[in-house]
Amino acid sequence: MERKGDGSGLGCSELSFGSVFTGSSPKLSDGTRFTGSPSRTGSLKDTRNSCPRVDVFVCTADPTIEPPIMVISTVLSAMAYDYPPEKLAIYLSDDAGSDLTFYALLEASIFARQWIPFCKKFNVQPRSPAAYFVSTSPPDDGGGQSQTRDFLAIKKLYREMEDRIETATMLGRIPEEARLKHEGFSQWDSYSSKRDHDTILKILIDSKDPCSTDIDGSALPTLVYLAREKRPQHFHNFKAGAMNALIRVSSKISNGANHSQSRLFLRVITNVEFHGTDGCGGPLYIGTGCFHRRDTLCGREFNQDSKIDWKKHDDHRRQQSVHELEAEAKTLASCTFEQNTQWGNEMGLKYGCPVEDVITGLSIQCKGWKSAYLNPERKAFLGLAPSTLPQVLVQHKRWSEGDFQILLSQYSPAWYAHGRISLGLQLGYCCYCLWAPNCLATLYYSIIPSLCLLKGISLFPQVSSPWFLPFAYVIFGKYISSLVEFIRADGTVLGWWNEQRIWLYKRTSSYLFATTDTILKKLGFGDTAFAITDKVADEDVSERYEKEMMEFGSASPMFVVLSTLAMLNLFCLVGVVKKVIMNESFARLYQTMPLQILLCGVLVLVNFPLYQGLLLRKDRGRMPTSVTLKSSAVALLVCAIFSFLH
Ligand SMILES: O=c1ccn([C@@H]2O[C@H](COP(=O)(O)OP(=O)(O)O[C@H]3O[C@H](CO)[C@@H](O)[C@H](O)[C@H]3O)[C@@H](O)[C@H]2O)c(=O)[nH]1
Repeated sequence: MERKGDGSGLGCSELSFGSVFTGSSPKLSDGTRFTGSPSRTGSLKDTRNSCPRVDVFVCTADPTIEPPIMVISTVLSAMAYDYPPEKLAIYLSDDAGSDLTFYALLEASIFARQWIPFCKKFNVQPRSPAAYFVSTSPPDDGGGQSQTRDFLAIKKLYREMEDRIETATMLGRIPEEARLKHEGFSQWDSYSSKRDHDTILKILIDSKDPCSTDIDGSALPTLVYLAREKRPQHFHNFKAGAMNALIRVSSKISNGANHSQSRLFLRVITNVEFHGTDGCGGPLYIGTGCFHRRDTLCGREFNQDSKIDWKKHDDHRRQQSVHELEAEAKTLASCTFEQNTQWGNEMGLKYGCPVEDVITGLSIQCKGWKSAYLNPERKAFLGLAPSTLPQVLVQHKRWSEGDFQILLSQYSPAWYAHGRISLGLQLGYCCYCLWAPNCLATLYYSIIPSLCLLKGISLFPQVSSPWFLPFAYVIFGKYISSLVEFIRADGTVLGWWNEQRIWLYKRTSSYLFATTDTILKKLGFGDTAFAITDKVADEDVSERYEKEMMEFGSASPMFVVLSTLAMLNLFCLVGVVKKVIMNESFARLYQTMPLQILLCGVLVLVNFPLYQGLLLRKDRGRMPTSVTLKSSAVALLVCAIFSFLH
């Protein structure tokens, strides 16, 4: 006989889901105030004079998980922008201070002399050589013999460069010949470790130098390597610290009005949610794929005089030699430079938050600046998204933890931003900031209804009750609208279904750990950390990725939580099926607990790859046996305790 359950947990969960849903309402607004793109506003050649200077920042912090060859492909793609080279400067910040990355950048500065004219001549897409040579085969005769010849020649050059860099990376040592040839390597003479070294700075290409030209004699963009000073006694503030050093150093060298950073692509967030927030004052700054005016990052308030006449501001003359300039710029990246200054607080990217980008963007918008969303057909930025489940979960833990910290910080979108930005944008920020605590509602829905189903306790209204309708409406409405959003963002139904899986996994593991860590930090336990997203995968991991197999492989605590939830739902479903077979009529069960049956069934379906990993797979990507044992034992225990208590 079924019993009525206590609705307070359900009510809190609904409230929590409702608050996130309300927060996501800005996406319904029809944004896109800014539709212009270089291709629509005429050729860049015509508008050359009015183009602002642009400084592009590329960050790296570990040559093992961000391999130098990958880093320089990003650099080369930015160098090959269809943009006046004398107005473009590319900066590579290397927080590992690795001579291997420097060596790769040196190689890139030489390869760029051939790559940039090749890109311009044949309008190459994409302009990252690594991506281009993987996705493009030699042009057929339609391109003409010269194109085929040039393609094969540049590909050969690229492969040779790739070989040299990969060999050096594998050996962990720079070829002696290269070391002797370039004075830049002498800066590593005093290097002790990645956490203890002087500032290393080298202008590898100076666009003002008439000798810095490509093979066609055209100017090349400026290219700079920077490893800011690191000392064990000075906290380095992760990416925010690196970015602030770059902002200061670049202001000395090229003083580009705008900055951008490369990487990353998030389908629904960028295509749907940012499109919506654009109508409420502009999308969030998510650290990548954005351009900024330099003064917005330097803490300036917006006022009527903030409008820039780009032509006037373009005049960046320089008296010093490159060596003098390097020496002067080095002091700006020293550990002590920021002492007793507003850097990291009122100036530059903010410190102390694992999502330095979002908190900085919020404070910029609170100072009256607006951002604009531009999503041209030809993507301005393409990046690398994590390809394995552990990478996704670690990345989302950092993001959701950082966003939750912002909610509780002095810059909270809930109170600090009130009156400073539009209500729609405030809600938009809150939606992301509530990701982490929302795990509690998701956990409730993943555990309690299934356990109650096992015990015959009805939580939701019966099919015959008029209250059934709002629940059914919300559930179906939510899923249909998310499917439509996904398809609108060029996704597929299968992609959407996989997204639902990842949605559940993130919420029940990353967000749970993020919530716990945030609360512990608030209570004074633990420090802020920045777990860098791994950008490489072993060969067999990549093979499984190609076969669309989910990667587990490690006994991480997040996997224990996910597996326990999956096993618990499986046990509950098996228990119900057993009950139906033994004595109950399915029709009666369905009449009284349809939503619980549906929920438990869907959870089991969603968790299918987990059951495969826990029970069926034999490859190295399977779940470790210890996780299978732990999760099954805990799930059984919870079912037993619940049955005993009720
Ligand atoms: O001490 C550090 C730590 C990280 N980084 C660099 O920061 C970048 C972003 O780190 P990553 O681990 O790749 O983070 P993602 O989650 O992939 O990046 C997104 O989320 C971050 C905020 O969490 C933003 O800073 C990024 O711009 C945005 O792309 C990488 O290039 C790192 O090399 C540093 O330069 N120094």
